[in-house]
Amino acid sequence: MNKIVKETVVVKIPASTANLGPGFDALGMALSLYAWLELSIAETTEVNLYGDGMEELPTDTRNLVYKVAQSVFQKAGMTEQPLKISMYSEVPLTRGLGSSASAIVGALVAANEMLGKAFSDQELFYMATELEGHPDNVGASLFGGIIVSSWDGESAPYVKITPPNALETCVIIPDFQLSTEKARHALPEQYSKSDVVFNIGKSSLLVAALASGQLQLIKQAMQDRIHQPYRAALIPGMSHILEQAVEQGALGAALSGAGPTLIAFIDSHSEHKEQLENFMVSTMKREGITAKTMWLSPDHFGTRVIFESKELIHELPFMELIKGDGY
Ligand SMILES: Nc1ncnc2c1ncn2[C@@H]1O[C@H](COP(=O)(O)OP(=O)(O)O)[C@@H](O)[C@H]1O
Ligand SMILES: N[C@@H](CCOP(=O)(O)O)C(=O)O
Repeated sequence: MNKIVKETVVVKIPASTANLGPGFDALGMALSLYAWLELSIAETTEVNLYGDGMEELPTDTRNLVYKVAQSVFQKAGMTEQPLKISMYSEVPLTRGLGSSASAIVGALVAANEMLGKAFSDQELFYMATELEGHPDNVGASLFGGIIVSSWDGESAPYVKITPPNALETCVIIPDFQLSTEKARHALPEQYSKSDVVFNIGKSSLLVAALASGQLQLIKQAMQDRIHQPYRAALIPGMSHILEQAVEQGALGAALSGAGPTLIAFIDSHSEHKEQLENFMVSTMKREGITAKTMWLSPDHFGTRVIFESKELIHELPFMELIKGDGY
């Protein structure tokens, strides 16, 4: 019989970039940008959200975190539990950096921790994939590193690749939202054999290049004909950035998830970092798009439980706690 064994849990969840160009719905990498979620059993439900844009999300039982946490309790054979939810997120909403995956994975891990780990990581990954509809972002946020996975509607086997040490990324985040749902509607129902063969080759080569640390292969491997060409019309400047990024010092570049964020991979020792960043910013600016850049590294750890005990957590208010050193 499952029961609550921890009344308060805090988890730290990384953002993610999906697809990495050709690996549509199959590849994802966790990034050093985070959300923190505190989940507690309460008398009545209360949702407190902090961070840019978080005020647009519901603060009642319609909240995604609340719904996902309840789905874990329900699967464990329990009734609905009133919850206090506090979440601070650095992950920009609806920009292609996996904010929905971070909310889903955070809620699953925290609720499962409250139940004394009633479900295995593989089961959580399966539940997360079903909720998100594809395994790429949720796999990366849950496990960290680069996750290669395949979802056939029934199971989601995966392999974790440790990102090469020298891999660093520059993301450019446009000042407008593009929902994953809208960007998926831009895709055709059918593809030509040559485009499918092209993507199988590129995606396989990219996985092999990343697994073996052959960064010089990325520029040939990070190309796509399945989703990026159809989504480019939704993101001014995207085609130019993807075409020219290697000339400007990148190892390769891609649309991050469903966009509108673009991500360039670069060797962390490269002398061209400033040149690459300036190129991305000026391209967007020329298109009349305000955007901000961030330098991010791969996150290796995935979602972590950072506090488990009620005694510890109540020594500090939530915001102070997550801003403390080392969290
Ligand atoms: N912390 C959160 N709490 C509740 N819902 C969230 C949270 N983060 C994201 N979401 C939901 O996910 C949506 C964004 O998902 P999506 O369109 O897939 O973009 P993204 O690339 O950011 O994942 C938001 O509009 C919101 O409904
Ligand atoms: N494979 C998905 C990834 C969506 O990622 P997100 O970060 O934009 O939610 C897709 O390309 O649709």
